[in-house]
Amino acid sequence: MTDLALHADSLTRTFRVRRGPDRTALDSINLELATGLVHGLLGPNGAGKTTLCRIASTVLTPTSGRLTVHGCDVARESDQVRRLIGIVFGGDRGLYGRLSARENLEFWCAMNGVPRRDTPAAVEALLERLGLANRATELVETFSRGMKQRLHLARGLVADPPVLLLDEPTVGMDPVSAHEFRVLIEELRREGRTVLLTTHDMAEAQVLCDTVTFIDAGRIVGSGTPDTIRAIQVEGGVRIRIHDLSQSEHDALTLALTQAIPEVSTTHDGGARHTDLVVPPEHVATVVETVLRRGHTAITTGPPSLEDVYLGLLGQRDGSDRGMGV
Ligand SMILES: Nc1ncnc2c1ncn2[C@@H]1O[C@H](COP(=O)(O)OP(=O)(O)OP(=O)(O)O)[C@@H](O)[C@H]1O
Repeated sequence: MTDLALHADSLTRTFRVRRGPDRTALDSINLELATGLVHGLLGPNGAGKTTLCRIASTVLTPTSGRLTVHGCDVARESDQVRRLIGIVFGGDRGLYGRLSARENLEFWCAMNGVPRRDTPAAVEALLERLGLANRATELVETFSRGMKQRLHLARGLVADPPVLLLDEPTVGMDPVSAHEFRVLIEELRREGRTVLLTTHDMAEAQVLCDTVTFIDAGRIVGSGTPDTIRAIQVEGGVRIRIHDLSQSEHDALTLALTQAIPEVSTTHDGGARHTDLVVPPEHVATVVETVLRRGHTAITTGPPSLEDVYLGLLGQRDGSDRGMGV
């Protein structure tokens, strides 16, 4: 096995559309995901995240380029790839609602070639691990969303794969269930597994992911650790937020600041009544002094959140079919 859990090389996938030109879901993607880490794949609706997961799980083939999982080519060595990968989708997809949790797991053990004599112990261990042991005999259709997600994860772990693909695993969960699920993901990392997680939840990506990759319209628009990505944005200037500012106060402050330092950019959020400044580092002291002198004392500063970065990278673009989902 190579050090790279996933390696995409000029990976492209287009779809035939009945009327109109082909649709490019992935456009010459290059991606290297190291083994044993949690990788986040972030992007708006239609960015290409699910297409990438589907190719990695051998459900779809690339139109051109390559994707390998631990060195095995998804198109030419799909059997090996399937043994290396567990897939965890969100929602009801792939669960049998009229069967119990235990029966679902027994079925997936059979599908994954787990020997019959090993199945009872394997199923009990998964039910225990995912906190479903006391609900094992209940029909899955009666489960809450959080319980269904845990069962999905159990399914993904049946074959004990080194790589797990998690497509929006915590979507729609209440905060406690989502937190418990994140603890499970951290456990998977501690076991040395590689996790590729698609999410719209920036806070989740920030706390959970070792690396994040932003994808938009089938292209990668940024990648790195959450901290390096946030630092790239800081290079453009230090962010300072001034709270409780009306539009007219904002206008007056903007005038005063930009007359003195033309490089300062200012944006006002009328609803939240705050102004965001992006200030070249060498001018921070002067700007803060000016702001305070004008009587605005509620100031915060710090590195941008991943959400700021996401919006900075993707939010400005026009995209009428795009639900930003953040
Ligand atoms: N089977 C298909 N036929 C035609 N177009 C498709 C097909 N599957 C995906 N697409 C298109 O490919 C693009 C990428 O879709 P994909 O589902 O990978 O996006 P996504 O990032 O997972 O979005 P979401 O966050 O909404 O799940 C979209 O424009 C989508 O309409």
